[in-house]
Amino acid sequence: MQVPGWLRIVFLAVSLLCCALLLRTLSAGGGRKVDRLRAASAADFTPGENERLLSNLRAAVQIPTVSLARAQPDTAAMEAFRDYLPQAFPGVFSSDLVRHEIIANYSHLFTVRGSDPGLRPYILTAHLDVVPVAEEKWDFPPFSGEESDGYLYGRGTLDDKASAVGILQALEFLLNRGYVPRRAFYVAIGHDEEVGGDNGARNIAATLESRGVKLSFLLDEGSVILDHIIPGLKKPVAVIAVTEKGQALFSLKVNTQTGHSSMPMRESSIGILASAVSSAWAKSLFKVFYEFYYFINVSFLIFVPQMSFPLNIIMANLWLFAPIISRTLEKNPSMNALVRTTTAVTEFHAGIKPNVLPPTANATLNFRIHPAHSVQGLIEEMRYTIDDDRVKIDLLYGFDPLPTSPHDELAFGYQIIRTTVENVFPEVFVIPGLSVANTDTRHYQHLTEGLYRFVPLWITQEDTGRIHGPNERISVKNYEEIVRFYFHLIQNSDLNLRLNVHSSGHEL
Ligand SMILES: N[C@@H](Cc1ccccc1)C(=O)O
Ligand SMILES: CCCCCC(=O)O
Ligand SMILES: [Zn+2]
Ligand SMILES: [Zn+2]
Repeated sequence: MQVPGWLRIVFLAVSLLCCALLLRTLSAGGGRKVDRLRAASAADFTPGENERLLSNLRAAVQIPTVSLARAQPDTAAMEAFRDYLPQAFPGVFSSDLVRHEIIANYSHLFTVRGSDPGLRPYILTAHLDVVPVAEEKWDFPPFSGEESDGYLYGRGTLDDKASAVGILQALEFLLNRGYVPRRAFYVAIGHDEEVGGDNGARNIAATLESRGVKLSFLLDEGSVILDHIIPGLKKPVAVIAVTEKGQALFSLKVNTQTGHSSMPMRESSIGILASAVSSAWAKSLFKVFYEFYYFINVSFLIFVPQMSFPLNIIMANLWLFAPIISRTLEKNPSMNALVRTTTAVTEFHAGIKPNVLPPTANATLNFRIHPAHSVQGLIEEMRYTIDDDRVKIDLLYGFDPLPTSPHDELAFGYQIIRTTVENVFPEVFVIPGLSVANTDTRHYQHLTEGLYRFVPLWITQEDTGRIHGPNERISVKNYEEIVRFYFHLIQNSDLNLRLNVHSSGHEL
C-alpha cells in the first residue's frame, strides 16, 4: 500500500519535532530548568576592586583582635573592628537587603534577604579574633599588614580574616552590581573562636534558633587546598571537611612534700608528672589508620589514577601496605593528625626556687580526638595508661568528634561548595575529608546537618607552620581567589542544580 506523499511529510515533521523536544529535555537536565554556573575568571573584578579588596584586608589585619582567654577579648580592638566594617563595606551596610546585628557585644550577624522565600537559607561563618603572637620570630611586625614579594603578612591573614573579610567583600561586590540573591543567607563573624566560641558563635546560633531558623548548609573555616602536601599526588587537593575531630583538655596535677633540695625524696612532683606525661604521649601513638582508610577510602581510590608509580600501586592495595603508609604519614605533623588522636603537651608548670623541692607540678594535655574515638574512651585510656593515683587527672573541656555531614550527590551544600571550587580552581582535585583542628561549627549543629569546613587557602607544607605560628601570610593572588570563591558561591547557591534535593535537612 503506497503511503501518500503528504502523510510522509507530516510523519517526518512530527518525528523531527519529537527529537527536538527530547534533545531540549535532555540538555535541560530532566525537564527542570537548570541555570548554568557563571564562568569564573581572574577578570571577575576590576583592577580598582582588586586594589580595594587588598586594602580592606590590610586594614582588618592591622587591628590586633587578639582573644586572650575565655571572655577576655581585647575590647579596644574589638570596638575598632566594629567601626572598621561599615567603612570597608558601605554597600553592605547601606543595602535594604541586609540587616546587621551585634551579638554578644563583639560578634556580627548579617541577614541577607532572598527574593525566593521558598528556598532554605544557608550561612557563611568565620571569625575575626586571632591568637597571640611571639614577636621575636616575625620578619615583619605581625599587625603591620606589610606587603612583600606578593604576600600580605600578618596574624589572622590565614586564620581567619581572609575568610571573614573575604565573605563581606564578595557580598559588597555583588551588591555593587545590583545582584539580588534568590536564596536568603546569613554571614556570622564570631569574636572568640580561638577560645572556643562559647560567647560569639554560640550566641549567634542561639539567636537564629530562637527565631526558628533552619539552614540548608553552613560553610566555615577548617580545611584548605593542600598544595603537594599529600605525598605522590600530582594535583593540589581541596579537602572539604565533612567532619571534625573532637577535643579534650586535661589538667594533670601532682602534689608532693616540699623541703630543702639538699635532702630530696626518692621521687619529686616533677618526676612523677613527667613520667605520667610521657606514658600518655607514648600511648597516643596508637594508630587508627584502618578507620581513617575506611573513612576516606573512596577518596584514595579516586586519587589512585592521579598518583605516580609506585604510589598508585601501594594506595590501591592498602590491605597490604597500610602499616607502611601509616608510618610515612606520621612523619608529617599535618598528615599524622589525620590518622590518629593526637596529644599535645601544651603547658608544664612546676617548681618555685632552685633550692626548694617542688611542691606541685601541673601539665595541660590537649587531645584532638579522631572520629574513631570519644572523650569517654580517652578518659578511660588516660587513667589506665597513667595508672598512678598520685597524678590528679581533670577533664577541663571536651566534646566528641562531630557527625559526618552528607556529602553524596544529593547533598546540596556539599555539591554547591564542590562545584564552586571546581569553577574557580579548575586545576584542583576535590575530596571530602576531616578537619583536624576545631572550629565554631559545633555550635550550629541544631540548625543543619550540613556542616562543611573549607576556605580555599592555598597551603604548602611550609605554610602549615604559619597558622598560629610566626610569619603568617597570604598571597595577594590567593586572597583575590578567595573573594572570587565567595562571589561565585553566593551566586551558585541561587542555582537550582540538577539535584533531586529532598527535605532530609538539606532541602533547597
Ligand atoms: N580553632 C582553634 C580554637 C578552638 C578551640 C576549641 C574549640 C573550637 C576552636 C583550635 O582548633 O584550637
Ligand atoms: C586554618 C584552620 C584553623 C581552624 C581552627 C582555628 O581557628 O585555629
Ligand atoms: Zn586558629
Ligand atoms: Zn580559625
